[in-house]
Amino acid sequence: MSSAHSLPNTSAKKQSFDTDAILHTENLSVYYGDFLALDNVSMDFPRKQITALIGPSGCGKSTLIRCFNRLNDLIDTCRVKGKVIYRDKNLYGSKVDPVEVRRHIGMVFQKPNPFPKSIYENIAYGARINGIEDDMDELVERSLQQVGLWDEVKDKLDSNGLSLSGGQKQRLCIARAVALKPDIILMDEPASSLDPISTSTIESLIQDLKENYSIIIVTHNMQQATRVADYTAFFNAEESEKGNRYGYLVEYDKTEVIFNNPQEKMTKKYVSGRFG
Ligand SMILES: Nc1ncnc2c1ncn2[C@@H]1O[C@H](COP(=O)(O)OP(=O)(O)OP(=O)(O)O)[C@@H](O)[C@H]1O
Repeated sequence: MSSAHSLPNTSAKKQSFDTDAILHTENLSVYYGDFLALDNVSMDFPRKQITALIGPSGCGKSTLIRCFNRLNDLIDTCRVKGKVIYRDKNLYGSKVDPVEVRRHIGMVFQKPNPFPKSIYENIAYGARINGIEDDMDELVERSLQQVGLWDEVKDKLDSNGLSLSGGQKQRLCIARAVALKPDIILMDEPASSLDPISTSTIESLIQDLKENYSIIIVTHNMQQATRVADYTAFFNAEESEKGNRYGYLVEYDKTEVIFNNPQEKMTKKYVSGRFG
């Protein structure tokens, strides 16, 4: 199926930032069966920066980040066209091992999903099966330190990860991701199921993690994007002549530009809450 949509403005076209990119997409389109979910996205993600993806429900934000660690492979009907370039390689090239990709590009989901194992094993198990041979006690402590959870759990490392509070579970999942020493951490609405205090803890954690990782975060919360993200990409969904409602990139820039001086009327409407 070909798209009836052409990019509405130059700012949505491929844009390079000063910081060198850790990941970029080239004409990336994603289909579920015949349904075009995301149309022709070309963008760079800067290294060791936080990039937020915002936009109305169904515009393809989750679909896009799931391309970055080949998670869409698990959906039978999903088909990806175009390229996702990481370390000079197309992640959709024929010789690429999706398991290896997920080692370098980790993911944290909306609902915290620790393994039903001890806090210790939540870190150590994933590391072991991914071939990490570090001293496990050290790795567990370091990873939990990185997410600010060590002091809270150091005396109960044998307790089940599922016994933690929602915010602690999410930090445990982030610790599990950082234990694999990824380059990039993808976060799909990581705080949307949490209370305001846990949300604020996760937001400061995301900012701390920027020192070591490149972060791409999907959020519905525009204040959250303004608080944490260096760059923001605004996506919208539009109906094609054939009645296919597909997502596309409208505008991508520094967060302060997207929220204070967007170039596109549509972005302005969305960020000021006058959308639809
Ligand atoms: N597994 C799937 N099979 C078929 N269609 C899907 C699947 N996952 C998503 N879609 C469709 O693809 C489009 C984009 O969905 P996606 O979840 O990526 O959007 P989103 O912007 O992340 O939405 P939300 O903000 O509500 O999470 C939607 O029309 C959705 O119905």
